[in-house]
Amino acid sequence: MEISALKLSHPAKSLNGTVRLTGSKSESNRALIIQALGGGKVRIENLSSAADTVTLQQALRAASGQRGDSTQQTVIDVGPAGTAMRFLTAYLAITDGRYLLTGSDRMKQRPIGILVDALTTLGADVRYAETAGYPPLAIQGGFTQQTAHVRVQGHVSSQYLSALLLVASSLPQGLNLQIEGELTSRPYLTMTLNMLAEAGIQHRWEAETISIMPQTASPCQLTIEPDWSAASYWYAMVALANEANLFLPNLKSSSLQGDAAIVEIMTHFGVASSFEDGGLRIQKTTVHSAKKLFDFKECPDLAQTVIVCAAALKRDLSFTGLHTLKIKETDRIAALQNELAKFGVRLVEDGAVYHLHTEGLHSPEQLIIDTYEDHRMAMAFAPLALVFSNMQINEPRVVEKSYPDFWKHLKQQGFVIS
Ligand SMILES: O=C(O)C1=C[C@@H](OP(=O)(O)O)[C@@H](O)[C@H](O)C1
Ligand SMILES: C=C(OP(=O)(O)O)C(=O)O
Repeated sequence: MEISALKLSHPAKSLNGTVRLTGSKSESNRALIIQALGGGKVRIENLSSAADTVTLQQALRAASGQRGDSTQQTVIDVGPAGTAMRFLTAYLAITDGRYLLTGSDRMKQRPIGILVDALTTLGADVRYAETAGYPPLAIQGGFTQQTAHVRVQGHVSSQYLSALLLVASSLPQGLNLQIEGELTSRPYLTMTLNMLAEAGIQHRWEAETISIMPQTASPCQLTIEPDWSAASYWYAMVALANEANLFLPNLKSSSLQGDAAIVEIMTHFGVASSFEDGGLRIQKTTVHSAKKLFDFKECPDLAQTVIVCAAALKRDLSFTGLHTLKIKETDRIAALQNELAKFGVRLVEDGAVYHLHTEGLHSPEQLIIDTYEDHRMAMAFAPLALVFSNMQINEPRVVEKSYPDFWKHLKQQGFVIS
């Protein structure tokens, strides 16, 4: 039977021990594409158990089973997996075969026109099967490259750029990708380039243009670091617990993941980090911070964690860099506003800045959180069980998208879940 809600509490309000996080979803999904194009030379260590990664792996298998067969259309459904959708669009466009690439109802509302336009400029045959600008896509894979030059807007999603860069070295003329306008989520782009470099694929980045020549991967092993976005929920729990000392194995001080920014951010919420042999220790400390404005342009997936944590700590902070949140798994701004309101907190939009107003913060008799098919809604609100006594999370299985063991790990840390 599907569990449609769970009740959550933490009587002891202290956390102690070790939490083994799964591998980074972002690194894993890049590694899978690099491996698929790497001619058997790329090994992957510590692949994520995230549903989005499993989905991408299965899709790549389905595509390799069909390669070269243009008589049959292979239907690939990525469900809610955004990076899988974007990376596969570019991958299938260069892979012989006929494909219909589709996803969840929400995926059909997440824009992809910027990527499709760029691929079309290169010469690819990618068409909209339903609505212009959105999945599903009908892809006739394999094409004669028309040009190596594309201009791509950077402010909507960095995933379009990563998708193109991941396939660039397999294009007969390579790729000169000119980024137009502001670039959002920059660390994800540098993660792509760094992982390509680990596989021996070189690039040049001059002014606004990134160039990758045709080249093949070198034999390599890509070792996936644990997921820093997943770690962020443990930081929030440490901030909200009465006492906390947790060890997160295998996280490193120098990470490819921009969400390692949680280390600095959480110093302002009373969480101290120390890198030890074999991992990261996080501990509760006292807060001394006058910082009032936090920017999430480079780490949008941390926004929900930090905003919910700030709300519970009654901190009237302001936030910028949230412009991409409306086109992710759900409209995350609206979802946050609705759920924060259930305990009296308002998140108010003021142009590009959002202000948290906590003067109405109260402990409701029962706090029932809706999750909007968004894993990060469930995981960002779960730490509130350390603060509110009667809490319920609806549709808890959403966490599987990036962190399938989330609820199991919470139980191991003394949360009572029924
Ligand atoms: O490339 C990636 O792995 C990701 C990039 C980010 O998206 P945007 O570039 O759309 O902000 C991030 O929010 C997403 O969870 C993963
Ligand atoms: C936005 C996210 O994922 P995606 O875009 O890959 O669906 C996320 O994991 O928060």
